[in-house]
Amino acid sequence: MSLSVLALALALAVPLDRLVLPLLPTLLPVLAQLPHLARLTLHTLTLYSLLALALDSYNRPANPNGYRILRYHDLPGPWPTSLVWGLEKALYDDAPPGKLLDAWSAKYGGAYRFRGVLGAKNITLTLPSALHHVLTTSVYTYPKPLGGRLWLGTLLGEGVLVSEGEKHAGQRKRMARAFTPQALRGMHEVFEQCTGKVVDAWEALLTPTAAGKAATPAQDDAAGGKALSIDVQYWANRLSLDAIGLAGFGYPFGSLDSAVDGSEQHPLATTFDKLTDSSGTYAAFVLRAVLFVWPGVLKMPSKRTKSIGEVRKKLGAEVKRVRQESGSLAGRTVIGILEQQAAEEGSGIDDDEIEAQIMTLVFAGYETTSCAISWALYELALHPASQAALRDELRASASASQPGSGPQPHPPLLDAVIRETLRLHPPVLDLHREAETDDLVPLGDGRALWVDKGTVVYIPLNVLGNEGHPGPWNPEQWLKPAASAISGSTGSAGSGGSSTSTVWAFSDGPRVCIGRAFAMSEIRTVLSALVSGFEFAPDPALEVEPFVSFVVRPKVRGDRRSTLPLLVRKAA
Ligand code: HEM
Repeated sequence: MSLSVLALALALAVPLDRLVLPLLPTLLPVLAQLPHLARLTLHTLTLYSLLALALDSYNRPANPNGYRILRYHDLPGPWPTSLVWGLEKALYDDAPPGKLLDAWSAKYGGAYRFRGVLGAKNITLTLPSALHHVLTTSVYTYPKPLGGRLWLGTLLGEGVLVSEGEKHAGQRKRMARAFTPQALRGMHEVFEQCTGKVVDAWEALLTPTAAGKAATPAQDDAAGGKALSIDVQYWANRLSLDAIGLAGFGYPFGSLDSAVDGSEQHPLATTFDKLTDSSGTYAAFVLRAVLFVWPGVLKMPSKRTKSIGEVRKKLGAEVKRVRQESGSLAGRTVIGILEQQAAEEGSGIDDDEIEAQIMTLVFAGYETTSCAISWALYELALHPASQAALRDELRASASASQPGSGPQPHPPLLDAVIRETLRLHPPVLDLHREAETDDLVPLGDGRALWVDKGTVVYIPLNVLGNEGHPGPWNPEQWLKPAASAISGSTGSAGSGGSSTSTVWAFSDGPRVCIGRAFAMSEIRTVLSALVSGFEFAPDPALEVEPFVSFVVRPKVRGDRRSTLPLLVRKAA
Protein backbone atom coordinates (compact mmCIF):
# COMPACT_ATOMS: atom_id res chain seq x y z
CA MET A 1 0.00 0.00 0.00
CA SER A 2 2.68 2.44 1.07
CA LEU A 3 4.56 1.55 -2.11
CA SER A 4 1.54 2.44 -4.24
CA VAL A 5 1.11 5.77 -2.48
CA LEU A 6 4.76 6.54 -3.10
CA ALA A 7 4.38 5.50 -6.75
CA LEU A 8 1.34 7.75 -7.16
CA ALA A 9 3.18 10.65 -5.57
CA LEU A 10 6.08 10.07 -7.93
CA ALA A 11 3.83 9.79 -10.97
CA LEU A 12 2.23 13.11 -10.09
CA ALA A 13 5.44 14.88 -9.23
CA VAL A 14 7.56 13.73 -12.14
CA PRO A 15 6.45 14.46 -15.67
CA LEU A 16 7.28 10.92 -16.80
CA ASP A 17 7.38 11.64 -20.49
CA ARG A 18 10.05 14.32 -19.91
CA LEU A 19 12.25 12.63 -17.40
CA VAL A 20 11.64 8.97 -16.69
CA LEU A 21 11.19 7.52 -20.19
CA PRO A 22 14.52 8.82 -21.52
CA LEU A 23 16.21 7.32 -18.47
CA LEU A 24 14.68 3.86 -18.84
CA PRO A 25 17.32 2.25 -21.10
CA THR A 26 19.97 3.12 -18.54
CA LEU A 27 17.83 2.35 -15.50
CA LEU A 28 16.34 -0.98 -16.54
CA PRO A 29 19.49 -3.10 -16.14
CA VAL A 30 19.96 -1.57 -12.67
CA LEU A 31 16.33 -2.15 -11.80
CA ALA A 32 16.57 -5.78 -12.81
CA GLN A 33 19.11 -6.20 -10.01
CA LEU A 34 16.96 -4.37 -7.50
CA PRO A 35 13.55 -6.00 -7.16
CA HIS A 36 12.23 -3.30 -4.84
CA LEU A 37 13.02 -0.48 -7.21
CA ALA A 38 11.78 -2.46 -10.18
CA ARG A 39 8.42 -2.92 -8.48
CA LEU A 40 8.27 0.75 -7.65
CA THR A 41 8.94 1.63 -11.28
CA LEU A 42 6.23 -0.75 -12.48
CA HIS A 43 3.74 0.82 -10.13
CA THR A 44 4.80 4.26 -11.27
CA LEU A 45 4.45 3.33 -14.91
CA THR A 46 1.01 1.82 -14.47
CA LEU A 47 -0.27 4.75 -12.50
CA TYR A 48 1.27 7.22 -14.86
CA SER A 49 -0.29 5.50 -17.88
CA LEU A 50 -3.73 5.65 -16.27
CA LEU A 51 -3.22 9.28 -15.41
CA ALA A 52 -1.92 10.09 -18.90
CA LEU A 53 -4.92 8.33 -20.44
CA ALA A 54 -7.31 10.34 -18.30
CA LEU A 55 -5.56 13.61 -19.11
CA ASP A 56 -5.36 12.70 -22.78
CA SER A 57 -9.11 12.29 -23.16
CA TYR A 58 -9.71 15.49 -21.16
CA ASN A 59 -7.23 17.58 -23.17
CA ARG A 60 -8.47 16.85 -26.72
CA PRO A 61 -7.70 19.56 -29.25
CA ALA A 62 -10.38 20.99 -31.54
CA ASN A 63 -10.44 18.83 -34.64
CA PRO A 64 -12.86 20.29 -37.19
CA ASN A 65 -11.30 18.32 -40.05
CA GLY A 66 -11.89 15.00 -38.32
CA TYR A 67 -8.22 13.99 -38.36
CA ARG A 68 -7.04 10.82 -36.72
CA ILE A 69 -4.89 12.43 -34.04
CA LEU A 70 -1.46 11.14 -33.09
CA ARG A 71 0.36 12.19 -29.94
CA TYR A 72 4.07 12.60 -29.31
CA HIS A 73 4.30 9.10 -27.89
CA ASP A 74 2.57 7.58 -30.90
CA LEU A 75 5.50 8.59 -33.09
CA PRO A 76 8.43 6.25 -33.58
CA GLY A 77 11.92 7.53 -32.78
CA PRO A 78 15.39 6.76 -31.47
CA TRP A 79 16.15 6.29 -27.76
CA PRO A 80 18.23 8.96 -26.04
CA THR A 81 21.88 8.13 -25.53
CA SER A 82 22.45 10.52 -22.63
CA LEU A 83 20.45 11.27 -19.51
CA VAL A 84 21.32 14.94 -19.63
CA TRP A 85 21.76 15.74 -23.30
CA GLY A 86 19.20 13.36 -24.82
CA LEU A 87 20.31 12.98 -28.42
CA GLU A 88 21.62 16.55 -28.83
CA LYS A 89 25.25 15.57 -28.21
CA ALA A 90 25.01 12.65 -30.65
CA LEU A 91 23.69 15.09 -33.27
CA TYR A 92 26.38 17.64 -32.49
CA ASP A 93 29.15 15.01 -32.83
CA ASP A 94 27.64 13.41 -35.91
CA ALA A 95 30.21 12.83 -38.64
CA PRO A 96 29.81 13.45 -41.45
CA PRO A 97 27.20 16.02 -40.36
CA GLY A 98 23.68 14.95 -41.26
CA LYS A 99 24.37 11.20 -41.28
CA LEU A 100 22.17 10.55 -38.21
CA LEU A 101 19.33 12.66 -39.58
CA ASP A 102 19.49 10.65 -42.81
CA ALA A 103 19.54 7.33 -40.95
CA TRP A 104 16.66 8.28 -38.65
CA SER A 105 14.51 9.49 -41.53
CA ALA A 106 15.15 6.24 -43.39
CA LYS A 107 14.23 4.22 -40.28
CA TYR A 108 11.38 6.22 -38.73
CA GLY A 109 9.86 8.03 -41.74
CA GLY A 110 8.64 11.60 -42.25
CA ALA A 111 7.52 12.32 -38.65
CA TYR A 112 9.45 10.99 -35.67
CA ARG A 113 10.33 12.04 -32.14
CA PHE A 114 13.55 12.29 -30.18
CA ARG A 115 14.54 13.73 -26.82
CA GLY A 116 16.69 16.78 -26.37
CA VAL A 117 18.38 18.33 -23.32
CA LEU A 118 16.75 17.17 -20.03
CA GLY A 119 14.14 15.21 -21.92
CA ALA A 120 12.89 18.16 -24.02
CA LYS A 121 10.46 17.12 -26.75
CA ASN A 122 11.80 17.29 -30.29
CA ILE A 123 10.10 16.12 -33.46
CA THR A 124 11.51 15.89 -36.97
CA LEU A 125 9.21 16.51 -39.90
CA THR A 126 9.76 15.89 -43.61
CA LEU A 127 6.21 15.07 -44.72
CA PRO A 128 5.04 17.62 -47.35
CA SER A 129 1.78 18.60 -45.64
CA ALA A 130 3.52 19.00 -42.26
CA LEU A 131 6.25 21.17 -43.79
CA HIS A 132 3.71 23.31 -45.61
CA HIS A 133 1.92 23.86 -42.29
CA VAL A 134 5.03 24.72 -40.26
CA LEU A 135 6.89 26.77 -42.88
CA THR A 136 4.01 28.41 -44.73
CA THR A 137 0.44 28.45 -43.42
CA SER A 138 1.33 28.64 -39.70
CA VAL A 139 4.78 30.14 -40.07
CA TYR A 140 4.48 32.51 -37.10
CA THR A 141 3.05 29.79 -34.82
CA TYR A 142 6.47 28.18 -35.25
CA PRO A 143 9.08 30.87 -34.53
CA LYS A 144 12.75 30.05 -34.22
CA PRO A 145 13.51 28.74 -30.69
CA LEU A 146 13.81 31.58 -28.18
CA GLY A 147 17.44 30.80 -27.24
CA GLY A 148 18.56 30.96 -30.89
CA ARG A 149 16.66 34.19 -31.47
CA LEU A 150 18.21 35.82 -28.40
CA TRP A 151 21.69 34.74 -29.47
CA LEU A 152 21.21 36.02 -33.01
CA GLY A 153 19.50 39.16 -31.72
CA THR A 154 22.47 39.97 -29.47
CA LEU A 155 24.82 39.51 -32.40
CA LEU A 156 22.82 41.04 -35.25
CA GLY A 157 20.04 43.15 -33.77
CA GLU A 158 16.43 42.54 -34.74
CA GLY A 159 16.85 42.18 -38.50
CA VAL A 160 14.83 39.99 -40.81
CA LEU A 161 16.57 36.77 -39.72
CA VAL A 162 15.50 37.27 -36.11
CA SER A 163 12.20 39.15 -36.16
CA GLU A 164 8.90 37.30 -35.97
CA GLY A 165 5.22 37.91 -36.69
CA GLU A 166 4.05 41.22 -38.10
CA LYS A 167 7.45 42.81 -37.63
CA HIS A 168 9.03 40.13 -39.81
CA ALA A 169 6.32 40.36 -42.46
CA GLY A 170 6.83 44.15 -42.65
CA GLN A 171 10.62 43.91 -42.88
CA ARG A 172 10.41 41.20 -45.50
CA LYS A 173 7.99 43.25 -47.61
CA ARG A 174 10.24 46.30 -47.50
CA MET A 175 13.34 44.29 -48.39
CA ALA A 176 11.73 42.42 -51.27
CA ARG A 177 12.43 45.22 -53.77
CA ALA A 178 16.17 44.87 -53.18
CA PHE A 179 16.08 41.29 -54.41
CA THR A 180 14.04 41.63 -57.63
CA PRO A 181 15.68 40.47 -60.89
CA GLN A 182 16.04 44.13 -61.87
CA ALA A 183 17.88 45.05 -58.66
CA LEU A 184 20.09 41.97 -58.98
CA ARG A 185 21.10 42.93 -62.52
CA GLY A 186 22.70 46.03 -61.01
CA MET A 187 24.60 43.91 -58.48
CA HIS A 188 25.86 41.48 -61.10
CA GLU A 189 28.62 43.94 -61.94
CA VAL A 190 29.98 43.55 -58.40
CA PHE A 191 30.08 39.74 -58.71
CA GLU A 192 32.00 40.05 -61.98
CA GLN A 193 34.45 42.56 -60.50
CA CYS A 194 35.20 40.34 -57.48
CA THR A 195 35.50 37.19 -59.59
CA GLY A 196 37.86 39.04 -61.96
CA LYS A 197 40.18 39.75 -59.03
CA VAL A 198 40.38 36.04 -58.16
CA VAL A 199 41.02 35.07 -61.80
CA ASP A 200 43.81 37.67 -62.09
CA ALA A 201 45.38 36.58 -58.81
CA TRP A 202 45.35 32.88 -59.72
CA GLU A 203 46.70 33.57 -63.21
CA ALA A 204 49.56 35.51 -61.67
CA LEU A 205 50.26 32.65 -59.26
CA LEU A 206 50.28 30.14 -62.10
CA THR A 207 52.29 32.21 -64.58
CA PRO A 208 55.96 31.25 -64.85
CA THR A 209 58.26 34.09 -63.84
CA ALA A 210 61.28 35.31 -65.85
CA ALA A 211 63.32 32.68 -64.04
CA GLY A 212 61.14 30.00 -65.67
CA LYS A 213 59.30 28.93 -62.52
CA ALA A 214 55.72 29.40 -61.37
CA ALA A 215 55.36 32.16 -58.81
CA THR A 216 54.73 29.54 -56.10
CA PRO A 217 56.12 25.99 -55.98
CA ALA A 218 54.00 23.70 -58.16
CA GLN A 219 53.38 20.00 -57.76
CA ASP A 220 52.31 17.10 -59.94
CA ASP A 221 48.57 16.58 -60.08
CA ALA A 222 46.80 13.26 -60.62
CA ALA A 223 46.85 13.80 -64.40
CA GLY A 224 50.63 14.14 -64.36
CA GLY A 225 50.62 17.90 -65.09
CA LYS A 226 51.97 20.79 -63.02
CA ALA A 227 49.44 22.32 -60.71
CA LEU A 228 49.42 24.66 -57.78
CA SER A 229 47.82 23.89 -54.45
CA ILE A 230 45.35 26.70 -53.79
CA ASP A 231 43.12 26.99 -50.73
CA VAL A 232 39.87 27.48 -52.60
CA GLN A 233 37.91 28.10 -49.39
CA TYR A 234 40.17 31.03 -48.48
CA TRP A 235 39.54 32.74 -51.83
CA ALA A 236 35.83 31.91 -51.88
CA ASN A 237 35.48 33.46 -48.41
CA ARG A 238 37.19 36.66 -49.41
CA LEU A 239 35.27 36.92 -52.65
CA SER A 240 31.97 36.34 -50.93
CA LEU A 241 32.68 38.89 -48.18
CA ASP A 242 33.71 41.56 -50.69
CA ALA A 243 30.60 40.82 -52.79
CA ILE A 244 28.17 41.10 -49.86
CA GLY A 245 29.91 44.27 -48.63
CA LEU A 246 29.75 46.05 -51.99
CA ALA A 247 26.40 44.77 -53.29
CA GLY A 248 24.77 44.71 -49.86
CA PHE A 249 25.67 48.14 -48.52
CA GLY A 250 28.44 49.68 -50.63
CA TYR A 251 31.21 48.81 -48.21
CA PRO A 252 34.65 47.83 -49.56
CA PHE A 253 35.93 45.16 -47.17
CA GLY A 254 38.95 44.87 -49.52
CA SER A 255 39.47 41.22 -48.56
CA LEU A 256 40.61 40.18 -52.05
CA ASP A 257 43.02 43.12 -52.36
CA SER A 258 44.59 42.22 -49.03
CA ALA A 259 44.91 38.58 -50.16
CA VAL A 260 46.76 39.73 -53.27
CA ASP A 261 49.14 42.19 -51.63
CA GLY A 262 49.58 40.05 -48.55
CA SER A 263 48.33 42.73 -46.15
CA GLU A 264 46.17 42.06 -43.11
CA GLN A 265 42.58 41.06 -43.75
CA HIS A 266 39.98 43.65 -42.71
CA PRO A 267 39.76 43.43 -38.88
CA LEU A 268 36.02 42.94 -39.03
CA ALA A 269 36.39 39.97 -41.32
CA THR A 270 38.96 38.47 -38.92
CA THR A 271 36.68 38.96 -35.92
CA PHE A 272 33.76 37.56 -37.83
CA ASP A 273 35.73 34.51 -38.98
CA LYS A 274 36.91 33.85 -35.43
CA LEU A 275 33.35 33.90 -34.23
CA THR A 276 32.01 31.49 -36.81
CA ASP A 277 34.91 29.29 -37.95
CA SER A 278 35.61 26.99 -35.05
CA SER A 279 35.14 23.27 -35.06
CA GLY A 280 32.88 21.79 -32.42
CA THR A 281 34.33 22.23 -28.95
CA TYR A 282 32.61 20.84 -25.87
CA ALA A 283 32.15 24.39 -24.52
CA ALA A 284 30.44 25.51 -27.74
CA PHE A 285 28.11 22.52 -27.55
CA VAL A 286 27.20 23.14 -23.92
CA LEU A 287 26.42 26.81 -24.63
CA ARG A 288 24.25 25.83 -27.59
CA ALA A 289 22.47 23.03 -25.71
CA VAL A 290 21.87 25.07 -22.57
CA LEU A 291 20.67 28.01 -24.66
CA PHE A 292 17.77 25.87 -25.88
CA VAL A 293 16.47 25.16 -22.37
CA TRP A 294 17.73 28.25 -20.54
CA PRO A 295 18.15 31.34 -22.78
CA GLY A 296 19.25 33.35 -19.70
CA VAL A 297 22.75 31.83 -20.12
CA LEU A 298 23.40 34.57 -22.69
CA LYS A 299 23.41 37.19 -19.94
CA MET A 300 26.30 35.44 -18.21
CA PRO A 301 29.65 37.05 -19.02
CA SER A 302 31.84 34.73 -21.12
CA LYS A 303 34.48 34.94 -23.86
CA ARG A 304 31.91 34.05 -26.50
CA THR A 305 29.21 36.52 -25.46
CA LYS A 306 31.90 39.21 -25.19
CA SER A 307 33.15 38.55 -28.71
CA ILE A 308 29.58 38.69 -30.06
CA GLY A 309 29.21 42.14 -28.52
CA GLU A 310 32.57 43.24 -29.95
CA VAL A 311 31.69 42.17 -33.50
CA ARG A 312 28.39 43.97 -33.23
CA LYS A 313 30.03 47.17 -31.99
CA LYS A 314 32.79 47.17 -34.59
CA LEU A 315 30.53 46.52 -37.54
CA GLY A 316 28.03 49.08 -36.26
CA ALA A 317 30.75 51.76 -36.08
CA GLU A 318 32.10 50.91 -39.55
CA VAL A 319 28.64 50.88 -41.02
CA LYS A 320 27.89 54.35 -39.65
CA ARG A 321 31.10 55.69 -41.20
CA VAL A 322 30.44 54.06 -44.58
CA ARG A 323 26.89 55.34 -44.73
CA GLN A 324 28.12 58.89 -44.20
CA GLU A 325 30.87 58.57 -46.82
CA SER A 326 29.29 56.66 -49.70
CA GLY A 327 25.84 58.08 -50.31
CA SER A 328 26.22 57.66 -54.09
CA LEU A 329 26.59 53.90 -53.97
CA ALA A 330 23.66 53.41 -51.70
CA GLY A 331 20.91 53.44 -54.35
CA ARG A 332 22.19 50.33 -56.07
CA THR A 333 22.81 48.25 -52.96
CA VAL A 334 20.39 46.16 -50.92
CA ILE A 335 20.41 48.69 -48.07
CA GLY A 336 20.26 51.63 -50.48
CA ILE A 337 17.13 50.22 -52.10
CA LEU A 338 15.65 49.52 -48.67
CA GLU A 339 16.23 53.13 -47.61
CA GLN A 340 14.73 54.43 -50.85
CA GLN A 341 11.66 52.25 -50.39
CA ALA A 342 11.18 53.47 -46.81
CA ALA A 343 11.55 57.11 -47.94
CA GLU A 344 8.98 56.64 -50.72
CA GLU A 345 6.54 55.08 -48.27
CA GLY A 346 7.15 58.02 -45.97
CA SER A 347 7.72 55.53 -43.13
CA GLY A 348 11.44 56.13 -42.68
CA ILE A 349 13.77 53.56 -41.21
CA ASP A 350 15.82 54.01 -38.07
CA ASP A 351 19.57 53.52 -37.72
CA ASP A 352 19.18 50.47 -35.48
CA GLU A 353 17.19 48.66 -38.12
CA ILE A 354 19.64 49.58 -40.91
CA GLU A 355 22.51 48.35 -38.76
CA ALA A 356 20.68 45.12 -37.94
CA GLN A 357 19.89 44.42 -41.60
CA ILE A 358 23.53 45.03 -42.60
CA MET A 359 24.77 42.60 -39.96
CA THR A 360 22.08 40.14 -41.07
CA LEU A 361 23.20 40.31 -44.70
CA VAL A 362 26.81 39.56 -43.75
CA PHE A 363 25.87 36.78 -41.35
CA ALA A 364 23.35 35.11 -43.66
CA GLY A 365 25.01 35.73 -47.00
CA TYR A 366 28.77 35.49 -46.51
CA GLU A 367 29.72 31.96 -45.50
CA THR A 368 26.63 30.23 -46.89
CA THR A 369 27.61 31.38 -50.38
CA SER A 370 31.36 30.87 -50.03
CA CYS A 371 30.87 27.29 -48.79
CA ALA A 372 28.51 26.54 -51.69
CA ILE A 373 31.20 27.77 -54.12
CA SER A 374 33.89 25.69 -52.40
CA TRP A 375 31.82 22.50 -52.35
CA ALA A 376 30.92 22.93 -56.03
CA LEU A 377 34.62 23.21 -56.96
CA TYR A 378 35.42 20.24 -54.72
CA GLU A 379 32.80 18.01 -56.37
CA LEU A 380 33.95 19.12 -59.83
CA ALA A 381 37.52 18.27 -58.83
CA LEU A 382 36.38 14.78 -57.82
CA HIS A 383 34.39 14.38 -61.05
CA PRO A 384 36.58 15.41 -63.96
CA ALA A 385 34.02 14.30 -66.59
CA SER A 386 31.38 16.69 -65.13
CA GLN A 387 34.03 19.40 -64.90
CA ALA A 388 35.04 19.01 -68.56
CA ALA A 389 31.38 18.92 -69.72
CA LEU A 390 30.65 22.09 -67.74
CA ARG A 391 33.73 23.85 -69.17
CA ASP A 392 32.63 22.94 -72.72
CA GLU A 393 29.12 24.24 -72.03
CA LEU A 394 30.37 27.51 -70.53
CA ARG A 395 32.75 28.17 -73.40
CA ALA A 396 30.09 27.35 -76.02
CA SER A 397 27.62 29.64 -74.29
CA ALA A 398 30.18 32.48 -74.04
CA SER A 399 31.07 32.29 -77.73
CA ALA A 400 27.37 32.17 -78.76
CA SER A 401 26.40 35.31 -76.82
CA GLN A 402 26.50 38.52 -78.86
CA PRO A 403 27.48 41.81 -77.26
CA GLY A 404 24.35 43.85 -76.47
CA SER A 405 22.01 40.86 -76.94
CA GLY A 406 20.67 41.24 -73.38
CA PRO A 407 20.51 38.66 -70.57
CA GLN A 408 21.29 35.13 -71.73
CA PRO A 409 19.54 32.00 -70.42
CA HIS A 410 21.62 30.21 -67.79
CA PRO A 411 23.64 27.30 -69.14
CA PRO A 412 21.58 24.27 -67.96
CA LEU A 413 24.51 22.17 -66.74
CA LEU A 414 25.78 25.08 -64.64
CA ASP A 415 22.43 25.26 -62.82
CA ALA A 416 22.39 21.48 -62.51
CA VAL A 417 25.87 21.50 -60.93
CA ILE A 418 24.82 24.16 -58.42
CA ARG A 419 21.61 22.38 -57.58
CA GLU A 420 23.43 19.08 -57.11
CA THR A 421 26.01 20.78 -54.88
CA LEU A 422 23.27 22.29 -52.71
CA ARG A 423 21.60 18.87 -52.49
CA LEU A 424 24.74 17.11 -51.26
CA HIS A 425 26.17 20.02 -49.26
CA PRO A 426 23.33 22.23 -47.99
CA PRO A 427 25.21 24.98 -46.12
CA VAL A 428 22.42 25.11 -43.50
CA LEU A 429 21.93 21.51 -42.39
CA ASP A 430 18.61 21.86 -40.60
CA LEU A 431 16.03 24.40 -39.47
CA HIS A 432 14.68 24.63 -35.93
CA ARG A 433 11.28 25.92 -34.94
CA GLU A 434 9.41 25.94 -31.62
CA ALA A 435 5.63 25.53 -31.27
CA GLU A 436 4.37 28.76 -29.69
CA THR A 437 1.01 27.18 -28.82
CA ASP A 438 -0.47 23.68 -28.79
CA ASP A 439 -1.19 22.89 -32.41
CA LEU A 440 -2.41 20.22 -34.85
CA VAL A 441 -0.02 19.49 -37.70
CA PRO A 442 -1.51 17.64 -40.68
CA LEU A 443 0.55 14.60 -41.63
CA GLY A 444 -1.43 13.49 -44.72
CA ASP A 445 -3.63 10.36 -45.05
CA GLY A 446 -6.24 11.91 -42.74
CA ARG A 447 -3.82 11.97 -39.78
CA ALA A 448 -2.61 14.92 -37.74
CA LEU A 449 -0.01 15.26 -34.99
CA TRP A 450 -0.87 17.00 -31.74
CA VAL A 451 2.15 19.18 -31.01
CA ASP A 452 2.49 20.52 -27.47
CA LYS A 453 3.53 24.14 -26.91
CA GLY A 454 7.32 24.31 -26.58
CA THR A 455 8.04 21.26 -28.75
CA VAL A 456 11.03 21.90 -31.02
CA VAL A 457 10.54 20.98 -34.67
CA TYR A 458 13.60 19.91 -36.67
CA ILE A 459 13.49 20.24 -40.45
CA PRO A 460 16.51 18.43 -41.94
CA LEU A 461 17.34 20.16 -45.24
CA ASN A 462 19.87 17.47 -46.17
CA VAL A 463 17.18 14.79 -45.96
CA LEU A 464 14.68 16.89 -47.91
CA GLY A 465 17.20 17.60 -50.67
CA ASN A 466 17.70 13.88 -51.16
CA GLU A 467 14.01 13.03 -51.41
CA GLY A 468 13.40 11.64 -54.88
CA HIS A 469 17.06 12.31 -55.76
CA PRO A 470 19.18 10.13 -53.51
CA GLY A 471 22.64 8.81 -54.26
CA PRO A 472 26.06 10.17 -55.10
CA TRP A 473 26.99 13.19 -57.25
CA ASN A 474 24.90 13.23 -60.45
CA PRO A 475 24.18 16.75 -61.76
CA GLU A 476 22.74 15.34 -64.98
CA GLN A 477 19.65 14.17 -63.06
CA TRP A 478 18.52 17.81 -62.91
CA LEU A 479 18.61 18.10 -66.71
CA LYS A 480 15.66 15.74 -67.06
CA PRO A 481 12.42 17.57 -67.94
CA ALA A 482 10.64 16.78 -64.63
CA ALA A 483 13.34 18.45 -62.52
CA SER A 484 13.06 22.19 -63.14
CA ALA A 485 15.99 24.58 -63.02
CA ILE A 486 16.86 26.61 -59.93
CA SER A 487 15.91 29.83 -61.61
CA GLY A 488 12.34 28.50 -61.67
CA SER A 489 12.29 27.97 -57.92
CA THR A 490 9.32 29.69 -56.41
CA GLY A 491 10.29 28.80 -52.90
CA SER A 492 6.76 27.66 -52.40
CA ALA A 493 5.75 24.10 -51.80
CA GLY A 494 2.23 24.78 -53.04
CA SER A 495 -0.84 23.50 -51.28
CA GLY A 496 0.57 20.87 -49.08
CA GLY A 497 2.86 19.32 -51.66
CA SER A 498 6.56 19.64 -52.21
CA SER A 499 7.17 21.27 -55.58
CA THR A 500 9.85 19.68 -57.74
CA SER A 501 11.39 23.13 -58.17
CA THR A 502 11.91 23.82 -54.45
CA VAL A 503 15.60 23.94 -53.67
CA TRP A 504 15.43 22.87 -50.04
CA ALA A 505 18.85 24.31 -49.19
CA PHE A 506 17.11 27.73 -49.23
CA SER A 507 14.13 26.54 -47.13
CA ASP A 508 10.58 27.41 -48.14
CA GLY A 509 7.53 29.59 -47.40
CA PRO A 510 7.45 33.22 -46.20
CA ARG A 511 10.86 32.75 -44.50
CA VAL A 512 12.56 31.21 -47.54
CA CYS A 513 16.07 32.64 -47.99
CA ILE A 514 15.51 36.17 -49.23
CA GLY A 515 19.00 36.18 -50.78
CA ARG A 516 18.62 33.01 -52.88
CA ALA A 517 18.59 34.79 -56.25
CA PHE A 518 21.52 36.96 -55.08
CA ALA A 519 23.44 33.82 -54.06
CA MET A 520 22.57 31.99 -57.27
CA SER A 521 23.70 34.93 -59.40
CA GLU A 522 26.98 35.17 -57.49
CA ILE A 523 27.68 31.40 -57.61
CA ARG A 524 26.90 31.26 -61.35
CA THR A 525 29.26 34.17 -62.05
CA VAL A 526 32.08 32.70 -59.98
CA LEU A 527 31.81 29.13 -61.28
CA SER A 528 31.52 30.31 -64.91
CA ALA A 529 34.78 32.23 -64.74
CA LEU A 530 36.77 29.79 -62.60
CA VAL A 531 35.75 26.59 -64.40
CA SER A 532 36.26 28.21 -67.83
CA GLY A 533 39.74 29.38 -66.91
CA PHE A 534 41.13 26.70 -64.56
CA GLU A 535 41.18 22.96 -64.01
CA PHE A 536 40.68 21.55 -60.53
CA ALA A 537 41.87 18.25 -59.07
CA PRO A 538 41.87 16.87 -55.53
CA ASP A 539 45.15 16.73 -53.66
CA PRO A 540 45.70 12.97 -53.22
CA ALA A 541 47.76 13.55 -50.07
CA LEU A 542 44.87 15.20 -48.20
CA GLU A 543 41.50 13.99 -47.00
CA VAL A 544 38.75 16.59 -47.03
CA GLU A 545 35.79 16.27 -44.66
CA PRO A 546 32.76 18.40 -43.80
CA PHE A 547 32.20 19.89 -40.36
CA VAL A 548 29.52 22.18 -38.96
CA SER A 549 30.27 25.59 -37.59
CA PHE A 550 27.07 27.51 -38.31
CA VAL A 551 27.33 26.28 -41.89
CA VAL A 552 28.73 23.02 -43.23
CA ARG A 553 32.30 23.78 -44.25
CA PRO A 554 35.14 21.78 -45.77
CA LYS A 555 38.33 21.13 -43.85
CA VAL A 556 41.37 18.90 -44.11
CA ARG A 557 41.11 15.89 -41.77
CA GLY A 558 43.11 16.62 -38.63
CA ASP A 559 42.86 20.43 -38.98
CA ARG A 560 40.59 22.59 -36.87
CA ARG A 561 39.95 25.47 -39.25
CA SER A 562 38.13 25.45 -42.55
CA THR A 563 40.34 25.12 -45.64
CA LEU A 564 39.95 23.40 -49.01
CA PRO A 565 43.26 22.94 -50.83
CA LEU A 566 42.76 21.84 -54.45
CA LEU A 567 45.33 21.40 -57.21
CA VAL A 568 44.66 24.14 -59.75
CA ARG A 569 46.16 24.74 -63.17
CA LYS A 570 45.23 26.83 -66.18
CA ALA A 571 42.63 25.12 -68.34
CA ALA A 572 43.78 24.10 -71.81
C1 HEM B 1 24.06 29.35 -51.06
C2 HEM B 1 23.79 30.39 -50.31
C3 HEM B 1 22.69 30.47 -49.29
C4 HEM B 1 21.98 29.47 -48.68
C5 HEM B 1 22.12 27.98 -48.88
C6 HEM B 1 21.04 30.10 -47.77
C7 HEM B 1 20.13 29.41 -46.98
C8 HEM B 1 19.21 30.02 -46.17
C9 HEM B 1 18.25 29.31 -45.35
C10 HEM B 1 18.12 27.80 -45.24
C11 HEM B 1 17.50 30.24 -44.70
C12 HEM B 1 16.35 29.96 -43.73
C13 HEM B 1 16.88 29.94 -42.31
C14 HEM B 1 15.77 29.69 -41.30
O1 HEM B 1 14.61 29.97 -41.58
O2 HEM B 1 16.07 29.24 -40.19
C15 HEM B 1 17.99 31.53 -45.10
C16 HEM B 1 17.47 32.72 -44.64
C17 HEM B 1 17.98 33.94 -44.99
N1 HEM B 1 18.97 34.21 -45.90
FE1 HEM B 1 20.02 32.84 -46.96
N2 HEM B 1 21.20 31.45 -47.86
C18 HEM B 1 22.18 31.73 -48.78
C19 HEM B 1 22.63 32.97 -49.18
C20 HEM B 1 22.11 34.16 -48.76
C21 HEM B 1 22.55 35.47 -49.21
C22 HEM B 1 23.62 35.73 -50.28
C23 HEM B 1 21.84 36.39 -48.50
C24 HEM B 1 21.88 37.90 -48.59
C25 HEM B 1 22.25 38.57 -49.62
C26 HEM B 1 20.96 35.67 -47.61
C27 HEM B 1 20.07 36.25 -46.72
C28 HEM B 1 19.17 35.56 -45.94
C29 HEM B 1 18.26 36.21 -45.01
C30 HEM B 1 18.17 37.70 -44.76
C31 HEM B 1 17.51 35.19 -44.43
C32 HEM B 1 16.38 35.35 -43.41
C33 HEM B 1 15.06 35.37 -44.16
C34 HEM B 1 13.84 35.42 -43.26
O3 HEM B 1 13.86 34.86 -42.17
O4 HEM B 1 12.85 36.02 -43.69
N3 HEM B 1 21.15 34.32 -47.79
N4 HEM B 1 19.02 31.37 -45.99
